[in-house]
Amino acid sequence: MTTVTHLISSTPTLARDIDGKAISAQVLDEVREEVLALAGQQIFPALAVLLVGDDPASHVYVRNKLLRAKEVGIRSLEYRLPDDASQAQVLEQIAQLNADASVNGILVQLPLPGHIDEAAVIHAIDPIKDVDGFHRENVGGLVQGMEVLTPCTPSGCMRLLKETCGDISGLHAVVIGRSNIVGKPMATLLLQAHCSVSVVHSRSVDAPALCRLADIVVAAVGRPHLIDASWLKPGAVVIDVGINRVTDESGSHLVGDVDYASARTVARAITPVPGGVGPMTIAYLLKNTLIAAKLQRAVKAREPDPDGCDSDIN
Ligand SMILES: Nc1nc(=O)c2c([nH]1)NC[C@@H]1CN(c3ccc(C(=O)N[C@@H](CCC(=O)O)C(=O)O)cc3)C=[N+]21
Repeated sequence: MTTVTHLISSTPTLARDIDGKAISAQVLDEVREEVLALAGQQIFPALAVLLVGDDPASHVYVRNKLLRAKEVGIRSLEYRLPDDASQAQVLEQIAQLNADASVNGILVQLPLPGHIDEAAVIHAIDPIKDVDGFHRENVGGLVQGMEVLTPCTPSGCMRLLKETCGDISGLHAVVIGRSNIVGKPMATLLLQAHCSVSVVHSRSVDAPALCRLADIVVAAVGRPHLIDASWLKPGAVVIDVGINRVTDESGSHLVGDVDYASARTVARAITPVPGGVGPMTIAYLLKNTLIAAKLQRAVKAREPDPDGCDSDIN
């Protein structure tokens, strides 16, 4: 008689990577196609990016946005103001871009220098050109389920989830972080996709325990490596929005809010950093520029013809 001994592998199955680079390339292809279709209607979408000051990280991001825009055939205009620009100067620049019918999208790179009131600047942007989706009119519309310009990072995360999980209806999603630019709109979009949504934040009692209840985890807190395997239910899908620059013995590099090496031993799928959410944000910014151009065309079509206004008087 022979005894068969099964070797039990001690290597756990690792999560698969959610390839934000590849999926963003798909989104950019969709955008490129639509740019061509709009060109046939004499519409040439344009994005204006305003950068105040000289934060080096902001320069890199803005350069990437402008490069991607060019690749898909969206015209981009870069405006710069010095670090000591007054709020009035920033508002004046926005007023000029609002009034320019050839500009479809306006993005003011955040953060702004400390002496400038960020909310005042965001709300000076014409909501129909607000490609970041940060204006209260767009935020309100989003919460009410209307078709409005929607923040780019949460839109990108939803696309990653769709490509990874298909229908997420009924799943429990935990969003870690409650910022206006990611956490809150992310929770709103997940709710719209029929998830049960919990928002975990710095005051949560036992955040890891809440997170362990999640089928989907979206981490957007800006704390390097905060979330490790001990926060995750086996098989959870993890979207890491964090982009933290850290310096260690191997030099300076980007890490997420999730401890990738640890989390992937428990999760089913996970976004890497870089190459996960970041490229999706840019792809959806360009998608929003197209949406803005189309919204503006629809508004224009409803306006009375300025040359025809005398015609029914005589
Ligand atoms: N009004 C405004 N809207 C924004 O959308 C906005 C902003 N301000 N301020 C700064 C943050 C940050 N952000 C990123 C976009 C893409 C990458 C990105 O493509 N990251 C690459 C790596 C880039 C690298 O290597 O440095 C990746 O994750 O693979 C990162 C960060 C948009 N932001």
